[in-house]
Amino acid sequence: MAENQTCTVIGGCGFLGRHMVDQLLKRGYKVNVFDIRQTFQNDKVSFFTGDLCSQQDLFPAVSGVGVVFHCASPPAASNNRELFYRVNYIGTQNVIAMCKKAGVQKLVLTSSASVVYEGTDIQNGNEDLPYAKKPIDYYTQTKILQEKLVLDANDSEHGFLTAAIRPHGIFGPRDQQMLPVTVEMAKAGKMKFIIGDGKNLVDFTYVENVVHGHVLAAEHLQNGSVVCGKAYNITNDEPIYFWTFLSRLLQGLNYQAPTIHLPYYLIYYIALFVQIICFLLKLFIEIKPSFTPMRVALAGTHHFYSCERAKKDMAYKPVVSLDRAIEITLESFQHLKNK
Ligand SMILES: NC(=O)C1=CN([C@@H]2O[C@H](COP(=O)(O)OP(=O)(O)OC[C@H]3O[C@@H](n4cnc5c(N)ncnc54)[C@H](OP(=O)(O)O)[C@@H]3O)[C@@H](O)[C@H]2O)C=CC1
Ligand SMILES: CC(C)CCC[C@@H](C)[C@H]1CC[C@H]2C3=C(CC[C@]12C)[C@@]1(C)CCC(=O)C[C@@H]1CC3
Repeated sequence: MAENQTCTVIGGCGFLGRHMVDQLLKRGYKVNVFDIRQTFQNDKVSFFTGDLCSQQDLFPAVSGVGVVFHCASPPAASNNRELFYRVNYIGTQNVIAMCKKAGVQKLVLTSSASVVYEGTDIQNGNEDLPYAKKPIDYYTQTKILQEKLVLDANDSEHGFLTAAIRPHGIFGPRDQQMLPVTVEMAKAGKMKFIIGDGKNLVDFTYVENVVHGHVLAAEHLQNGSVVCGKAYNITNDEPIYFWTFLSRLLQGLNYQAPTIHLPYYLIYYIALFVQIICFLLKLFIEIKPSFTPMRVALAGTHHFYSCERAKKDMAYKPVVSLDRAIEITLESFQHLKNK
């Protein structure tokens, strides 16, 4: 089906992007990668390097291409307001403009399920929930702006079709965020505590399932399809207690699982207080606390999402179960094992 179809993965050297590349090649696509720097070599891939905010840099990478996957973003943890705005908002305007100029037919954005999350419980939330009025951080704020841009750009009349995939808590081999941060905190002795009662359910999504959601979206983006201009939650469809998931990762790498319960609001307000102090001290010294209010909220509330819409509109079904996904991920992170 994808024989000779050329696509471009913007952010194709990142964690998700590189998994996208592997899967697209397996499915017979010809693949271009556009990223700010090239971090791997593959003879089957055409690499383009540059800043996605630059017309000159981006245009050659999307020329002669049918589908563009936009998976680039500054890391959520970077906390750089200007950078998020420039890359996620202004940069995405440039992505849309360059796609249109080059005659690209389909654009699939990697958004985030967190665009509806305000730091309080979401249980089985679907895509009809309104965007967060008070997003938890600048990253999420600009993911909202970005998603709106891409969905509004859908224009069936002129043959430019768009969709957004909203994954949540992506993990898997080569992840730089979830597992490495968790292990780093365990090494620093910061993983002894469970924030809250430990019974908050969260979606953690294996990277291959996220890739599958993107590919399905691209393949279902046809004139007249319900997928056009829509956002889709993509999860493992197996919400798990946040602390059970983290404990499985930690124990799988020979670290102790957290056992001591601390009250959620106490930790949340301490994290908020520490954040304010760090902000005030910023002129003199840069301190990066591990327990930010955002992380405490993510660790202590329910946030899991329904992917019924993706199942109905594009026959989405996770391809790798959570158990298997954890197994594969742990195998790939043996170098982080506690000796
Ligand atoms: N990881 C997760 O749990 C979730 C991620 N997402 C979304 O998925 C997408 C992929 O995330 P993930 O793979 O984890 O992130 P990564 O940081 O691993 O990948 C993003 C890639 O984009 C590149 N990039 C950043 N800025 C630019 C720019 N200006 N021009 C060109 N390339 C750029 C990065 O380069 P460099 O590394 O040099 O900065 C990196 O290679 C993002 O859109 C993210 O918002 C959504 C939900 C959850
Ligand atoms: C406070 C600690 C106990 C937390 C350690 C684990 C965290 C590093 C991760 C747990 C949930 C993750 C998550 C994201 C990043 C990594 C975690 C905070 C995202 C913010 C990544 C970008 C998104 O779009 C949403 C994700 C939600 C879950």
